[in-house]
Amino acid sequence: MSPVAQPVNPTFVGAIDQGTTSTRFIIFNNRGEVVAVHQIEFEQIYPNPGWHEHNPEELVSSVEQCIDGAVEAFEKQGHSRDQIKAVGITNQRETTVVWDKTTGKALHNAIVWTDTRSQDLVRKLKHRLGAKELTERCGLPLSTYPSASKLLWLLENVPEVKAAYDSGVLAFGTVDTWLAYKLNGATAREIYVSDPSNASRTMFMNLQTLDYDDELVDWFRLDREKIKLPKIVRSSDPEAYGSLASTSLKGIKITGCLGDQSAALVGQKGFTPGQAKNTYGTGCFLLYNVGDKPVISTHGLLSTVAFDFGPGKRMYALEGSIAVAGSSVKFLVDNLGFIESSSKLSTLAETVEDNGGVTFVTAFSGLFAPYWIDDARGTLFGITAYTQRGHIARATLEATCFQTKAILDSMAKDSGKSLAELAVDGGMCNSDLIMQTQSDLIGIPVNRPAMRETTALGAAIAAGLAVGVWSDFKELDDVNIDGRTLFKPQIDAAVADKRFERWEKAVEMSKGWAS
Ligand SMILES: Nc1ncnc2c1ncn2[C@@H]1O[C@H](COP(=O)(O)OP(=O)(O)O)[C@@H](O)[C@H]1O
Ligand SMILES: O=P(O)(O)OC[C@H](O)CO
Repeated sequence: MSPVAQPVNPTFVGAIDQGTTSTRFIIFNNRGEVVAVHQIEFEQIYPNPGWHEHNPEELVSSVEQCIDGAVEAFEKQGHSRDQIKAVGITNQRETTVVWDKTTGKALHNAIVWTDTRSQDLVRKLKHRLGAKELTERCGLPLSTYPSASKLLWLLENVPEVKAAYDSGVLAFGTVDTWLAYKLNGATAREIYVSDPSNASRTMFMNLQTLDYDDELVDWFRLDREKIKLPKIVRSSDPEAYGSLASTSLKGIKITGCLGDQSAALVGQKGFTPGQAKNTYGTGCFLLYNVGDKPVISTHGLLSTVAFDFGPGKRMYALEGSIAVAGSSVKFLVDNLGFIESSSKLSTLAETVEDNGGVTFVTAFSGLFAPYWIDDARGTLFGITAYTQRGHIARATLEATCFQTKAILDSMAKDSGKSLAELAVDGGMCNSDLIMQTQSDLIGIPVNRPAMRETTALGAAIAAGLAVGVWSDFKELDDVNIDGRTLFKPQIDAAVADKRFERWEKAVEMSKGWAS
């Protein structure tokens, strides 16, 4: 990338963005501009239908390579690495890693958040006394999505994991915890921490106390004598996350940590109640800042921690989680060979005028919010001899937009308010067609920033706030405001409603396939 004109006396912050399909390291200046970036895709492992794994060591090495690559590009612009004041981590959430704390070695591949192997286990758990009361405490529904059922599956099915648990040496973590542990040198320093936006995705954390809840852990029949959980610390902290033990940034402190969806909210500067963002990455996640107290949804949304930057700066969010978004685009590219790259999806979709009567319920991992249908699977409706690849491409991109509409309807019911505008980011939002379709279906403007690395920016903000690169939210007022694009609705609400009705019918008909 071409060098960015730097502010006077610039300082810089690095952000590790460990997502579901790729890892990035981005160096931002104190105006929140991207100065250097390095990105790597890593292996997606699908051992059985519905299973999805990552190699935990590859996640770490991808981070290390990205740091080195970005620092090299940064120094080529004449900067020096000691101008980088701190590093933040943001990561795919819920994905579960287990390791032996005496060796620092992973005991199994990471089970990715999309993985549905714990479906039978979850069905049984739903019959256990108290199952219905879990959500009020932890904000999440009992499903294959949070980390809890993934950990239970590992304990039931992998003898090495059970043996480590029985002998008290099992460590469990979401990706933030694993990365902080390994990047600090693993057993050499034993940094074993998580922030509330990540810990709130396990089902073990109490939303009110921001600490583990013994009753929740007991309910899952885990013995805390045998498994010590990572300490929950603030999302922005000058000491708790340690420092990089290797790479070209050896010695630089890690001072910020946020789950990727929380980081995107921070990167969009959704600091005040009523602000929302929708991130179209591998999945798609809408977070709505509800203020300093959690709101428990009665319409299929999750309640989660937005960020914890200390007293007065601790916020909760209502979340609408869509399991399949950009991954459906990748599916058309990688599995079906429809197009050569994700960025061409829109071009293919534009070869036809509409979806030609096709609806694609992309329930590859069941349907998440607001439906929570475990036993749905991907289903194409309305195929005829008329159907072209372009129609299926259009139906694919529309699926995420329809689910976003369903989530916004639920959010309006839970919060009593409707959004005036939707801020967006994530890989899929690069497509103008998708963003226009989204605005048409929800009937409000969609606001896309020019700088779309909002997730990494959020991690940089968390890290920078801890070391004084920015002293408060006010100082971020001018960050990431230039060059935004507004997509305004171009169809009648009645037409949008009719399309949505058809989608809801398809959702209804997709139920039960995997039962
Ligand atoms: N122009 C595009 N149109 C549609 N989908 C896209 C486009 N560019 C990227 N994507 C999709 O976005 C996803 C990557 O987005 P990203 O925000 O990097 O995700 P993650 O953080 O989950 O790795 C991929 O699944 C890809 O298919
Ligand atoms: O990889 P993403 O950006 O789709 O995000 C993954 C989420 O954190 C899963 O909850």
